[in-house]
Amino acid sequence: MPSSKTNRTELPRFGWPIQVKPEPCLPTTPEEAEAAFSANGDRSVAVRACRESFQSTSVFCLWIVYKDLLNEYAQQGWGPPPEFPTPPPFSIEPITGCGRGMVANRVIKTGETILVERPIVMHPAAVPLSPDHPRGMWGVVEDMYEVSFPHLGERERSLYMDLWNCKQLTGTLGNQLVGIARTNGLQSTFTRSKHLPHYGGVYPNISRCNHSCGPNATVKFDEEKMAMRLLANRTISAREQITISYTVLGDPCADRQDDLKTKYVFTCACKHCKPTKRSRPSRPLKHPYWNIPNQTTSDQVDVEAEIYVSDVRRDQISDRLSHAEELWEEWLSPLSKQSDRDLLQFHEDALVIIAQEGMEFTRIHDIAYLAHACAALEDEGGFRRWGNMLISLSGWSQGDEGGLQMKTWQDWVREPKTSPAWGLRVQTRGMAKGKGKA
Ligand SMILES: C[S@@+](CC[C@H](N)C(=O)[O-])C[C@H]1O[C@@H](n2cnc3c(N)ncnc32)[C@H](O)[C@@H]1O
Repeated sequence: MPSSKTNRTELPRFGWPIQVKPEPCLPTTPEEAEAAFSANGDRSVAVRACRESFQSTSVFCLWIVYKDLLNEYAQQGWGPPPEFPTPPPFSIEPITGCGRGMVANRVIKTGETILVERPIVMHPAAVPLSPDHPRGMWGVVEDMYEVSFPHLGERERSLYMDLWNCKQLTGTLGNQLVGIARTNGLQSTFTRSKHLPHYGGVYPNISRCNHSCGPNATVKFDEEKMAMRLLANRTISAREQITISYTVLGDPCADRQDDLKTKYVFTCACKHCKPTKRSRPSRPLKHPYWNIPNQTTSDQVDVEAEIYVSDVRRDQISDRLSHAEELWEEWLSPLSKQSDRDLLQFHEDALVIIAQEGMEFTRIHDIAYLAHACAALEDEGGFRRWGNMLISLSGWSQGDEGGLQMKTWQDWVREPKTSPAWGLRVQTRGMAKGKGKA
């Protein structure tokens, strides 16, 4: 007898990105790291010179690493640098009010890889607490950088010293090196760490990307190759600046501003923080319950009102994501109160809000739900349309596992009837009718 609700254990059948592998629960703050290390680890740090091969004389990166990871990665060297598009689709140029930045020199398509780059330095996001050090808690790292920096090649050293430094200087070389590291470090996660997986990597070009609260690009770190990939979140026009996010984009504007000011010493003036135009959705939202407060009707921009509505939209983007699974299960139950249109509208409206906020990197979940919903309704055309859209964002999923996920979707799109949600809603509707008759 089929269950009246989809069983939660069945969700894995729907695959990525609906079934997301749970993130390992690992420490993120210096205090949590300190606790983890003191419980069962060696909290000392070392400097590893990263080379392509064991025999190679040139060092591409200095890795300041907690000793728990020393034997975990690339014992024989990291291999040749990963391939990336040539000629590069960008140039580094002066940007008014932002120093320098990365600018597209041609149209870059959604999901396209813009660049894959190796770091010049890599350091732990939380450093060992060193209250006795005369130069404070970063003193240990300053000393390490100062001693090991000459081991880098001349080209890497010069690229590094040319990068932006927004941290206060004491004038020592170590302080300057750490200032550059903290200004330009992009989060890089080494999941084999049991204590502190988060590191910051500094990259010659990717670290030139300025911040936007509606970024058109995203970075993804590949821990096996020690390389960062820069991907387009949406179509980027020729001459448009390529931006990434330095902060938590789901947070309200005031919190984002505080964070950026504290960590990177600037005030964000992107269109989401300093709106100069009224924000208009590409079409009115239609879901009967999931509303967004009305936006101002006059043509004049009310900055405070625009920011308030933007905060509500950002809140709803994560709120919708956390309700998606529950709505999906309810919709598949024979006693469901949602119409087919309600479920589709919930996700189609989410895509409108996401585009308004420039947060396209979160849309894969809604696209996957839309594809599965079409399958559940036995709508082949709809399933192919949304499935192909998901596949065109394939840059999101990398590595062996990512390749498998993509292949699975390609197989389903080729043969929609083999997809795991095929006909589920049609069947439960039949069951509900049957019950009604009885
Ligand atoms: C990682 S660097 C980015 C590249 C830097 N603009 C350069 O010239 O090399 C970070 C610094 O860039 C500047 N920056 C980044 N995004 C900005 C923005 N949206 N508005 C103003 N300044 C920004 C700030 O000075 C910040 O400390």
